[in-house]
Amino acid sequence: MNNVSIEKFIEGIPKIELHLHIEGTFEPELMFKIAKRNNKEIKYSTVDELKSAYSFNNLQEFLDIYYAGANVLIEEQDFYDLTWAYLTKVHTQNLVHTEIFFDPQTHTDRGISFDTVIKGIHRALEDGREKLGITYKLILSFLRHLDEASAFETLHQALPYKKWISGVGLDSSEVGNPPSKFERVFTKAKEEGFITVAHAGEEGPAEYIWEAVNLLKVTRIDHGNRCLEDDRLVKLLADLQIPLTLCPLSNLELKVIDDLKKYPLPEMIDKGLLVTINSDDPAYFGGYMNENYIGIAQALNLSKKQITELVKNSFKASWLSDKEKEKKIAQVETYFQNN
Ligand SMILES: Nc1ncnc2[nH]cnc12
Ligand SMILES: [Zn+2]
Repeated sequence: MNNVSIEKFIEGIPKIELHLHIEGTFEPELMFKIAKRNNKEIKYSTVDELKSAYSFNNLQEFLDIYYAGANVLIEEQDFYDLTWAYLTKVHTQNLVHTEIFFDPQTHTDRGISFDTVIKGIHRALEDGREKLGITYKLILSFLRHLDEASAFETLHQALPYKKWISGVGLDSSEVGNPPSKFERVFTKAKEEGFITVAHAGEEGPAEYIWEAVNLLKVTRIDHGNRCLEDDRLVKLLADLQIPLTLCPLSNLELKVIDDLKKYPLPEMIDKGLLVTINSDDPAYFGGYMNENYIGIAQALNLSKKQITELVKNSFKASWLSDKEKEKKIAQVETYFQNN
């Protein structure tokens, strides 16, 4: 008892993920398999060649490859297989709940129907809940490099599936596409009963985080790293306990930070921010949840107690009911006591 390594401790603790793009879980092996059955070309001839292209200097370089990869997804079964592969993978990492993004416009812009996309993803999520015991929430994320009209059209396409979708988000190329561009869409989404989140302060300025909070009325900020440049903003986020869904390996791979050892997690915790650890696009950034926790724990020499607090933060920041949160947090606490 109490002598397992930090790595084993992380592997065993029941975890939850709050920032995950399902298209970002597309592993090269599955990509080749689906491309073949759909007669779609991939620019690279082998899995290794494709993997060697995964070297990014910024968010846009990654997004170009990420959207190209998603091009081979055509049939409902493709979206099912993509989602099921993610769920079976994270099941081996003791993930018990996940709140995932999907980017409908990445597919509808290529002529794939909204129905095809959501039906495949939803069926796999339901199977994951029944067969693997992983509960979930689904978040429709608007692509911010596209215009407001496209986002409104997507929101309308989503309305018949309202019971399957808990919230809306905002992702893609951040700089030059501020949250204010989507204020009216988010207002309408809230009226329709969706919870709101937004990527902000990953590459974009602290001002975008202010806009996400004040105009989009978000309940969480995805990334949010650049809040640290604005003391007043940090105070607001801490006072309101608006969670940040941090993604350490993503930040490293996209050069948001240059070294995990310099990850500002201790400063964020000191300032009272509700921070959580997530994987973002694990197939592209070298790791799922365990690898993100282990990476940050090793770099910052985190204790089991600190890891436990981070996991508890994720439960607090989730959209589970208060009762479910309490139950899960108690399980995490028991795990900590026993390990
Ligand atoms: N890290 C990220 N930032 C913005 N948009 C994304 N889409 C997928 N991953 C993303
Ligand atoms: Zn993201």
